[in-house]
Amino acid sequence: MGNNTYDVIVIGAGPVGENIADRVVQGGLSVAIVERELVGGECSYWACMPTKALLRSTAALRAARQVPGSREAVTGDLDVAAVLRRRDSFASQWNDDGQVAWLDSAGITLYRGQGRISSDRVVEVTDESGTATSLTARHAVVIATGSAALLPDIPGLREAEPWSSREAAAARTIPGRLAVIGGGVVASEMATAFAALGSSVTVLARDGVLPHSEPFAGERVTESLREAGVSVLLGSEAGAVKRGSDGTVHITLTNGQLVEADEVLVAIGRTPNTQDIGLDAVGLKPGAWLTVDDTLRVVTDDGAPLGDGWLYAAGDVNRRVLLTHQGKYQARAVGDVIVARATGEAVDDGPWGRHVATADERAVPQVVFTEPEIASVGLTKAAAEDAGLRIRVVDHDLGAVAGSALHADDYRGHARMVVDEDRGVIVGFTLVGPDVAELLHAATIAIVGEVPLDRLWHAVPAYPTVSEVWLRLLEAYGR
Ligand SMILES: Cc1cc2nc3c(=O)[nH]c(=O)nc-3n(C[C@H](O)[C@H](O)[C@H](O)COP(=O)(O)OP(=O)(O)OC[C@H]3O[C@@H](n4cnc5c(N)ncnc54)[C@H](O)[C@@H]3O)c2cc1C
Ligand SMILES: NC(=O)c1ccc[n+]([C@@H]2O[C@H](COP(=O)([O-])OP(=O)(O)OC[C@H]3O[C@@H](n4cnc5c(N)ncnc54)[C@H](O)[C@@H]3O)[C@@H](O)[C@H]2O)c1
Repeated sequence: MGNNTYDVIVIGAGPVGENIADRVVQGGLSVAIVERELVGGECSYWACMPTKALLRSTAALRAARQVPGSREAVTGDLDVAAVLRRRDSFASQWNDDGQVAWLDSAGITLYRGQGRISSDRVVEVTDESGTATSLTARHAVVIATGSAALLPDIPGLREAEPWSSREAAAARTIPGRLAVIGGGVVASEMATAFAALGSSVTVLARDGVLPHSEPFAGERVTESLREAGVSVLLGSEAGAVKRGSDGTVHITLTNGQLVEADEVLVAIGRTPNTQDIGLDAVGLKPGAWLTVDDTLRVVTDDGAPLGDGWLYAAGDVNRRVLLTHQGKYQARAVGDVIVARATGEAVDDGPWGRHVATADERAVPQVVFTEPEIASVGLTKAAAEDAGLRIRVVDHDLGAVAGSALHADDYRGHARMVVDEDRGVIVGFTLVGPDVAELLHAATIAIVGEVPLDRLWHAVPAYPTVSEVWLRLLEAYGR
């Protein structure tokens, strides 16, 4: 047992678990990390990286075609095989040697296998051969087991062997016809990618396209998907699914309409990887999302930390924000607070303190890599109203900025800033348009920094860049 005792044990070596472990080592403590599949997690092999690699070639081709001169130089179409090869390389050929070497170099001990909590501070790891190893934590155990695709209870769906985001991200061939159940981020991005790669795509968007974004974002993406030949069925819901003997998937919608496809992708959200991690051994509910306090300690139903506060949860599994960058931000906070508590250092847990993830509630940036891209941070108009803020919304046509016109012919886009009138600061910002992703961080800084609008007038955007939209929004707001 002696050799298997560490200051901290992290279950799950996705982007979040890896960053927690790194932070703990940098704070001078020892750490073991447990991984049952590939070190690097969902993001590296089946989510962020491969999907963005699938989308990037299309975006580059579109960009070239939008500018005379380069347009004429484009003489062919997408080389699908080359796109898939590049995707494979961004997924490291589904081999984690590189990440394992990094763990080694960072001084993090890896245990391969399924991790299960067996009692306070004790984790059993069962490897592929069934051999169990018991690990004990002196200070803390962190659950960073992530999430998996949620499958709805639609008759016949499971038997039809649908794709989840995993099969879409790692697809080896492009189906002739692809049906997508869902209208959220995964559905929008994968419909964009597969339509460009040659599939005939139908999207069943029961609740609309990107329903949690500003309405103009979903409208623009719907329009652009339709322009790309995608059939977007707003308000449609799959009622029953059946895969025929020839492989065709027949989907009967609740309104009686029939949709046929070669593959069906389910993208309706996520479920936490907490089913088989031993939560019952410590009085928690298996299969449930974990609830955490501001310093990311797991709390029980009464809101108090479990036991003496030895158990933490970060990343997708605590459901605060299901995004890699935000999970890694939580990882830095949780790694540092564990070290602080272990070494008797003061815990800095006030808003924006070092040991809390305040931005999870105030300033979450996200880019949806559709055509056009959607880049947003903070609150939408609707969310700000729901929060009871006295707001003013300022809109501007992104295509009317000199930098946009120069960037691409027929540049179409939109920008919105949501201002908290009582504080004179921006609380939300959304950009829709080609290549807006890299513009987002300025808005994140303005929101996190709570930069007063009258000071923002002194942040002068360079001419002629798309960022000049900042000036136009301020002019529209007035001073
Ligand atoms: C298709 C798709 C595209 C996405 N694109 C983006 C994007 O562009 N940008 C972005 O910010 N986010 C994106 N996301 C979200 C992002 O993938 C997640 O937020 C991120 O992976 C969460 O990291 P995590 O470490 O919490 O969990 P995960 O990445 O899920 O990692 C958890 C790890 O824990 C392991 N594990 C689970 N249970 C156990 C156990 N009991 N024992 C041992 N190991 C265990 C798993 O094998 C896994 O390796 C995307 C998601 C999807 C589905
Ligand atoms: N670029 C990115 O940042 C990126 C890309 C992909 C995924 N992600 C993350 O991964 C997570 C999962 O993405 P997702 O698209 O699966 O979830 P999501 O929550 O973004 O969208 C799911 C959609 O499915 C709809 N829905 C729910 N139940 C349904 C049902 N039974 N039938 C039909 N529709 C139903 C919802 O209304 C919602 O619009 C997201 O939280 C997202 O943040 C991020």
